[in-house]
Amino acid sequence: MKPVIVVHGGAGRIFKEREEGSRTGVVRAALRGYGILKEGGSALDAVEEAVRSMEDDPHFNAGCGSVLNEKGEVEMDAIIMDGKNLDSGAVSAIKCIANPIKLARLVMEKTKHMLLTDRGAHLFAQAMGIPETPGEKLITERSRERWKNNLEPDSNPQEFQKDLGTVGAVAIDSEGNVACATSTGGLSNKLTGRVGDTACIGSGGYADNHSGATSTTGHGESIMKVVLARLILYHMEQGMSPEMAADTALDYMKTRVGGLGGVIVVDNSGEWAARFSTKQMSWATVKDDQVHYGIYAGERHTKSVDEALASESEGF
Ligand SMILES: NC(=O)C[C@H](N)C(=O)O
Repeated sequence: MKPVIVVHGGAGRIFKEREEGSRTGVVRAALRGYGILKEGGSALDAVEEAVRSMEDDPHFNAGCGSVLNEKGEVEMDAIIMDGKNLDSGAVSAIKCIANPIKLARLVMEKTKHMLLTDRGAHLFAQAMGIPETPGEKLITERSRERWKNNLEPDSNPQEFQKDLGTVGAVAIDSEGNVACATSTGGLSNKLTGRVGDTACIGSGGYADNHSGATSTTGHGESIMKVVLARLILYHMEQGMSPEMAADTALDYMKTRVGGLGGVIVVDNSGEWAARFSTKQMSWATVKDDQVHYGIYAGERHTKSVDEALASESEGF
């Protein structure tokens, strides 16, 4: 099986001045994950690495750069899933750690549970020896600014739905195993303790070797209402291509509950899709040593992996 990785850096609105950074960030993440797959590594390791790279990149709403809750704090959700045996691990409302995706993987591998939240997740992180990162270090100037603006009495609540830079990855490895990973700071000015779609299996992501893997982004409450990730795989099980399944499910979410979002999908033969109903979604994929990436509907650039690695080492 030829390995494939697809990543997203969130569906929503990407301001002009942040477009280049978002493109660079998704391409870098896809290259990191693909590097692992090319060496014979697992889909699980590849998606974790790709997501970790975007958690460390302040351009995205995950890890450092996460949006803030009503109290001005970072509270994050993350999920990872192994399509081989349907094992999954997730954390929600977690504070003060740099890479929630790492903790989600530890939940999957070191506990009998699938989702740890808030204080329990924090205690588990301590028990696993994960260093605490002061909350302040995860906050960027931009997320603090936005949080403050949203507190203004005349702020537009619709703004909460925009600029949603959740990150995610799906992959298939040389053995035909699929995996997904998703990580987010959630929605700006959300209530303390709000758990979004990202931490919920079937909503923020799903992976099953029998069909494929998907990771979602967008308005979390809408995604949860339609269980978007599992819905896409259901359509694929009924014979739809990844692209058709993604479009059908996104269309259903829009017409049924008025929610917008984006998804990445890979099926168990390596066919992939990156689709969105928002204005933009940053995405990148690597297959057959070719990198494809874009932000706007219909935008698709292509480079060889060697070319992309060379421009990355020159700082793009
Ligand atoms: N940025 C996002 O995609 C937001 C995420 N789905 C949430 O609602 O938490």
